[in-house]
Amino acid sequence: MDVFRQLKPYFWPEKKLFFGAIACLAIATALGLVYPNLLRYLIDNVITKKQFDLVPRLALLVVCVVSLKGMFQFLHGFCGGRLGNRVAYHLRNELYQKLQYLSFQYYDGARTGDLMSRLTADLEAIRQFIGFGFAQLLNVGLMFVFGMAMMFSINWKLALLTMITMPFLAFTAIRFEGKIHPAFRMVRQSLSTMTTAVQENITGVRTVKSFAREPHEIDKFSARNEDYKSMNLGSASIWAKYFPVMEILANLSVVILLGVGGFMVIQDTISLGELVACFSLIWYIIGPMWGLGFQINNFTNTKASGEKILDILHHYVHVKDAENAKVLGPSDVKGHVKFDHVTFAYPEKQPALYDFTLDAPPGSVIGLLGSTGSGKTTVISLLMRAYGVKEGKVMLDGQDIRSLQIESYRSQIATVFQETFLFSSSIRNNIAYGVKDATMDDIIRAAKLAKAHDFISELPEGYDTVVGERGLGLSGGQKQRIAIARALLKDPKILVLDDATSAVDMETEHEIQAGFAEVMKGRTTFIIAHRISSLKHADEIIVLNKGRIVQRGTHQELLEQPGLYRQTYDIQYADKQQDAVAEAAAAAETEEERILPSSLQERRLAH
Ligand SMILES: Nc1ncnc2c1ncn2[C@@H]1O[C@H](COP(=O)(O)OP(=O)(O)OP(=O)(O)O)[C@@H](O)[C@H]1O
Repeated sequence: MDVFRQLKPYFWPEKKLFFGAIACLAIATALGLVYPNLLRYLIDNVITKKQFDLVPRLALLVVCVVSLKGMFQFLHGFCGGRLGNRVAYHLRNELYQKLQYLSFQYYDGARTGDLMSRLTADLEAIRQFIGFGFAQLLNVGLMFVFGMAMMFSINWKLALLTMITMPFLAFTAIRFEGKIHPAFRMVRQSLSTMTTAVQENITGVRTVKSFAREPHEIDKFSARNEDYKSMNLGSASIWAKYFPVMEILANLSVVILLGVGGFMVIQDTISLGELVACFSLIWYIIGPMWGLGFQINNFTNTKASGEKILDILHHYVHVKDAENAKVLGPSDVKGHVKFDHVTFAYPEKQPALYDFTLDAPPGSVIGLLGSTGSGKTTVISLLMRAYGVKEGKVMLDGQDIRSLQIESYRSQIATVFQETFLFSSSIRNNIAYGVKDATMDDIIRAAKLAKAHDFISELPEGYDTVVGERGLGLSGGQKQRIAIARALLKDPKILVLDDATSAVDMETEHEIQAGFAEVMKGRTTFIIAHRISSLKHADEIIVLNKGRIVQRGTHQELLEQPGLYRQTYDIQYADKQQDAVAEAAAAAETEEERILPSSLQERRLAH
């Protein structure tokens, strides 16, 4: 019940609906108990005593009871539906809000499918249970108690005899639910594996076709389909085994009731009307017994769903605003970034960065170079305050970034990531994502600077072209250029380009960087790149290796000293140097030909 106590803040404000739904269902159930009594009266006082003039009145009473019961059932559905939906609505909003503020650390370990199922299936379970399930659980108890009380009041001996099979029925029902529930879970799991196979096959169709793996994919799917079929057959066989037993046990008590009751009627111990009343009351007892397992399971499942939802709602946010955190306005920020002896490790890992120190005055350009896994992105993550720094500090304009309000701090930074994410919306909206009231002129200006305007204009719907969640229909370079336009539009004090031009050709990269030079005047820029050409104009280039700074300086300074930078330069420019040597040699030969007399040339050819 602890879970429901913790969920109380969500359904308690709707307590009128909550109690309304329970009360309406209880009244509808109580009204249902009027039928057996009416039947008893009809048989004992009307039919047996041949007082047929009472029939119209009784009929009218039945109509009234039926209408009232219907009305209360409707009210129960109305209140329960509203209650469930309102609770689910509040929870959904709160969950989504929490997901926005959960730290990067949480997402490092989270699985998308799991989060999606918490927001859909688990929330739906709670909606159903709080709206209807809880009232039904209480109602089952009420039906049992009312039914038993009435039967015992009619004839306790008959009631007791009829109850003989009930414990067996309850036991079988609980066992059945215990078996069918895991079977259903496996069916659901198997279905989800099958759908994953279909989804992966469709998204990865290019890879499948290019490796000619269609037969393998067909076999993979067939195996999963086979598994799904056998899971379904397994659950069907559980149904087939338990249902007849439950049916027999339930009907056995009816047989006992009719047999013993009929005998008692003949013996004149009870009236015929009482027997008929008991016959209709017995279903009030069989019903709850039959559904006992289901109700227990429903309750435990909802509890598990509630736990999963509360786990998100109560999850610790690793990076959050300090008390009295300073809110930064755009005019407060100059863009002076400092890393002061920062050492950082991801949870349960060796440090990804050791004693990292950096001073980036406003408007400077800092380049970060290093092999994969050397810690470049980690520097940027710490700058964005994606993770909390415990050793050393990161500062903006002399203030520790932990003392600044996160939202206002991050809004000073625009990042273009290595992997471009575009929302399934128009290109215009994608570019304007970081700015609330961007005008079309602003958007076009940013797109021009990112060298994206020309290709966008060539699209049939231009800036209104809707791109898919993975930017379908656009090349890698085009997606990157949209992401760059998005960052430039934000007009940030700090710009971060995390391998942002890796997917564009050298020529476009050069053009984009010329655009950057124009727009980034007076702004601090961090460039992570594998290409020396992207970094060579930086004011300071930091070379990282396994989390440590191994070299730092300008392009020229680093070229003049042996080390990783020179090696990278040599590898990247080796072809160019060879080309240049070849070109020089060819030019020299042509020159020689021009100068040498023809006799000498002939002699050389003869050689
Ligand atoms: N979210 C994370 N959780 C745990 N470990 C991480 C995480 N991100 C990076 N690492 C680890 O930290 C180290 C540095 O990674 P980082 O991404 O900073 O390298 P990088 O230089 O940017 O590499 P690349 O050029 O491949 O992007 C690596 O060993 C990596 O495995």
